[in-house]
Amino acid sequence: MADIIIKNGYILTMDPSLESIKNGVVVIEDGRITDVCENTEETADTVIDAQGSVVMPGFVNTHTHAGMTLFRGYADDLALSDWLENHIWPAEAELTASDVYAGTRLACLEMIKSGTIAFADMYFFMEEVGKVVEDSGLRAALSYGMIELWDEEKGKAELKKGKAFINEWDGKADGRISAMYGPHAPNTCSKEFLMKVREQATEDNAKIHIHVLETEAELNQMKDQYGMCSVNMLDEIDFFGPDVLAAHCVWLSDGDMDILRNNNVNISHNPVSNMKLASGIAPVTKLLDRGANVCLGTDGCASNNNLGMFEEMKTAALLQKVETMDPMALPARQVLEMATVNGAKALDLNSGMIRKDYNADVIIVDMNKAHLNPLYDVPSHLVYSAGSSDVRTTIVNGRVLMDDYRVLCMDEQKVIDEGRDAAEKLMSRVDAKK
Ligand SMILES: C[C@H]1O[C@@H](n2cnc3c(N)ncnc32)[C@H](O)[C@@H]1O
Ligand SMILES: [Zn+2]
Repeated sequence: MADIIIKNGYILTMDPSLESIKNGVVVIEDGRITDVCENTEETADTVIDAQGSVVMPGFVNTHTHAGMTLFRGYADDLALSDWLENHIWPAEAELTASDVYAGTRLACLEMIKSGTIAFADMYFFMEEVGKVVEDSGLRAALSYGMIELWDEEKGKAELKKGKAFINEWDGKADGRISAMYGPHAPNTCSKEFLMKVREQATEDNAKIHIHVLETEAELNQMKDQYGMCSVNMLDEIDFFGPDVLAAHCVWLSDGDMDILRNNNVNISHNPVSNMKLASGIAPVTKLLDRGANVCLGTDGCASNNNLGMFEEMKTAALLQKVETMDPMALPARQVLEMATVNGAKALDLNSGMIRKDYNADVIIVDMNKAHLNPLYDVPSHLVYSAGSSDVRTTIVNGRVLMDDYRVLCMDEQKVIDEGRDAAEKLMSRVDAKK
């Protein structure tokens, strides 16, 4: 007997070798998808009726700072350097472990409710993030954000912390958690430090998560400092590889794009954050045309201001169209791939498709809504019409985290209350320092 059978749904497989099924069945056993078909004789402990709904792989959010939910709407409408240096960093200086715990719980609740099954996080107090991920049931690739600021001693301490976190957390929660190195960015970490991180990551067989060429200011700073841009500098020190997840990548030249593609770097596109901070427009269609693996991320809640992947998909599609002045640029199907298949590839997950032997990381999207009718084309609706609150069920590793809008893996109201309380106390400490 199987664990879960989802029946009567429109199965959007995202699997190039298996077309969508209009009225199909997904069978789940031991955390894996064991069958995707039109009909089954199989029985299960749990049978989910997905009538009027789309059954699809859950989203992979490839760039977050989950704990920053506590800064949602805190310092809006500012340029990145002012925002980060004068508002966010001073506030983050007051963060405690329990703040990050509360903020990350709020983030995980929001992600479960909006259909995200895995996220790549870079932040502080990562042990707390690990605990939250372990309990929540989500998957995550976690990294301690190392900010060296050209201070050799600080660099040593940061690398030690990054390594200690990886040693303790990589592979935890039945393999739902992986741990990465998280050097913050080439304009906050020295070349020497980044070389050390690269060496250490190779030795430890750990991946690397980093911000790259997010702003024009970074590009100019790098040119002044090294006579070349971040991508060229990182390439010169052999930093790149398929184990690198580079967030933003806005200010790329054609040559930079070739370097990223040739090194199989995973690129996390964060259009909402890039628009809100007026960082610029990443050359996504050019990267995809080259065959680069481009996935999607929301960035933190202080620059978005939510973790919803539906909104991120729509924004990505619209932004490329207006950037290229081509309405055919980044069509719905391709942006869905970025949010599922490509994200899973970036984090090395056996997820991102509804396919036999893949992880049972499945969401069910309710299409019986005014704003989703009539329905001609499912990918179109998912990208251009649907929203976070249309997700009714979220399953990760075969565990139902949300069942028909009811969150089962945490006490929703308690998580909201504790997040709000933590933010309130944190902000009174921040104000007291002013
Ligand atoms: C891990 C560190 O990254 C910071 N952080 C959050 N958002 C961004 C962004 N868009 N660009 C650069 N750094 C960012 C966090 O505020 C934290 O200090
Ligand atoms: Zn970021």
